[in-house]
Amino acid sequence: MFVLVNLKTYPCDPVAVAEAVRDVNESTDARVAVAPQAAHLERVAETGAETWAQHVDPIDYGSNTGHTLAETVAEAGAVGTLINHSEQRLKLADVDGAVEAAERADLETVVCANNPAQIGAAAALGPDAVAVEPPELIGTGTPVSQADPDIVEDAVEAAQAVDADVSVLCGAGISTGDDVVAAGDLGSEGVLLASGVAKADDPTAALEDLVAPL
Ligand SMILES: O=C(CO)COP(=O)(O)O
Repeated sequence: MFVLVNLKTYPCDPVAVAEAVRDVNESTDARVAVAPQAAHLERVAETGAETWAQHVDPIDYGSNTGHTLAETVAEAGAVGTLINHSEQRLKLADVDGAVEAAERADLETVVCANNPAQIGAAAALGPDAVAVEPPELIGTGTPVSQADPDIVEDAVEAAQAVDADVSVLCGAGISTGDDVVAAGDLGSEGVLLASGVAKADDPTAALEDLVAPL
C-alpha cells in the first residue's frame, strides 16, 4: 500500500514529519511519502523522505507569475505531485496540462477527483494514479472506507474500465491502520491522508499506527 501524507497548510513542522515518514517507511513494507507545501519541498526532500508536491500548474518555463513549474518542483527534490486536489481544483483541460507538465519533469502523478465519474475522466488523462476523495468527508476523521465504501469500489471499477494500468487510491478521514486495511480490501492501492498525521500530537506514533497492519 502507498500511504501519501498531505501536509496541506497545516501548522506542523514539515521537517519533523518528513523525518518520521522516512523512518516509518524504512520499518514497513508499505511505501510512505509526504507532500509538504511548495516552499518546504527542498528542506523536506533533504531528510531523505519520499517527497511529493501538492500541485503543479499546466505551464512551461516563461511568463507565469505566481505559478508552480513542474521542473522546479522536481529540482527541489519532489518525485511526484498531486494534481486537482479538492482544495486546488482545476478545469479538465488544466488537469490534462498539469499531467503533461509533470510527465515532462519526470514526476509521478496522482490526479484527485470527487467521485467515480470524475475518476473515469481523470484516468483517461493517463496519470500514474487517481485518488477518490469525497470532499464532505475530508478533515472529518470519518474514514471514506467506512462512511462510503461504495464510492471506493465504484472508483476502482471506473478507473479499470478506462485504463487498467492506472492505480486507485482513496482518501478522506483516514487515520488508523484499520482504515488503511479497509481501503485495501475495497480495491484501493493506497491512501491519501492529512489531518490524522499533520494534526497529531505525535506524528511518528500516528504513522506507526497507520502502517502497523500492513
Ligand atoms: O484531503 C485529504 C488528503 O489529501 C484528506 O484529508 P484528511 O485526511 O484530513 O481527511
